[in-house]
Amino acid sequence: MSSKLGTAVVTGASSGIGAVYADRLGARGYDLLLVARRVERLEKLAADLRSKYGVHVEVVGADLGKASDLEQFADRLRGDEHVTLLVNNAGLAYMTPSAELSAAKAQEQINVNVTALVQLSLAVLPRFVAKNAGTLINISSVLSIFAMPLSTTYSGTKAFVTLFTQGLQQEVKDTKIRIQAVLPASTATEIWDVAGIGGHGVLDPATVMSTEACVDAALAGLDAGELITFPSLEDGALWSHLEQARLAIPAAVNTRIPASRYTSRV
Ligand SMILES: NC(=O)C1=CN([C@@H]2O[C@H](COP(=O)(O)OP(=O)(O)OC[C@H]3O[C@@H](n4cnc5c(N)ncnc54)[C@H](OP(=O)(O)O)[C@@H]3O)[C@@H](O)[C@H]2O)C=CC1
Ligand SMILES: CC(=O)[C@H](N)C(=O)O
Repeated sequence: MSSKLGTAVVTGASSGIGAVYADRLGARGYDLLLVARRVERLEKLAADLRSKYGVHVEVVGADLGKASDLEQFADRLRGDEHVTLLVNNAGLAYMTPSAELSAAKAQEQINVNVTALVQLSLAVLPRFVAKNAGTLINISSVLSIFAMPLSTTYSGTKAFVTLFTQGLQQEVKDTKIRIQAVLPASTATEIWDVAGIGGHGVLDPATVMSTEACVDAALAGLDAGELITFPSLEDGALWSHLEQARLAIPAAVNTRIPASRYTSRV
């Protein structure tokens, strides 16, 4: 029998933050559809979650950076009426100065972090809108609001995720659809091995959150109706101030008149 809550899809569930989302959503009673490239890991997690929570768990092996796999998985989501929640979590970072970053590695980050996230969001949204229900969680990063010298392309992809998610939130603001962007700071996962900086062990442990703490805080933010959740930001006013300043810009620039500093002669 399928869960009354429907199916939660978690991309990149084979490790890190995605694996904890799968666990927590299984604990809440969702059936699960887990996708990543490392199928053996997904199968192991699926067996564990079935026995712990008695939910139905399906595993799909796909490279979401590859157009054909992505299209096939997006079709699968479009055609699955049980899907009620999507966590767009799959992602990767190459922490490399841009002059040393290959075009292929830049594109791979864009394909997974941006293209896959957009295509999968668009695959579930029409049904969410038709049903006036559904939950979309996009995993961005605190690096979506600033770039470090090593994170230029990665930060660019995550800036896209945050703004894309904020746009979607405006589109569904009068509906019962929930859309959340999660902006974690440093979290202890394998992303740091892929990043090429020697794993998260090189970071100051006092700055690195556990995956469990990150996901539990993010889900508490979702339950509280937050649109943007920074799992580790104690002073929420910092974000409110930034948003207030950002949102004042559109009215301030739509004037037809060049700013006086560009027209006044000395
Ligand atoms: N850890 C951190 O400090 C932070 C992480 N984030 C974000 O959290 C998300 C999860 O990352 P995290 O848990 O840290 O890192 P992990 O490396 O542990 O997890 C990344 C997941 O993405 C999947 N993935 C990567 N490339 C592909 C691909 N081509 N096709 C399908 N799946 C893919 C991986 O699966 P597989 O390799 O099996 O395909 C893996 O399951 C990312 O979006 C990341 O940007 C945000 C802020 C901070
Ligand atoms: C590799 C990173 O920098 C990290 N994933 C982040 O988004 O902060």
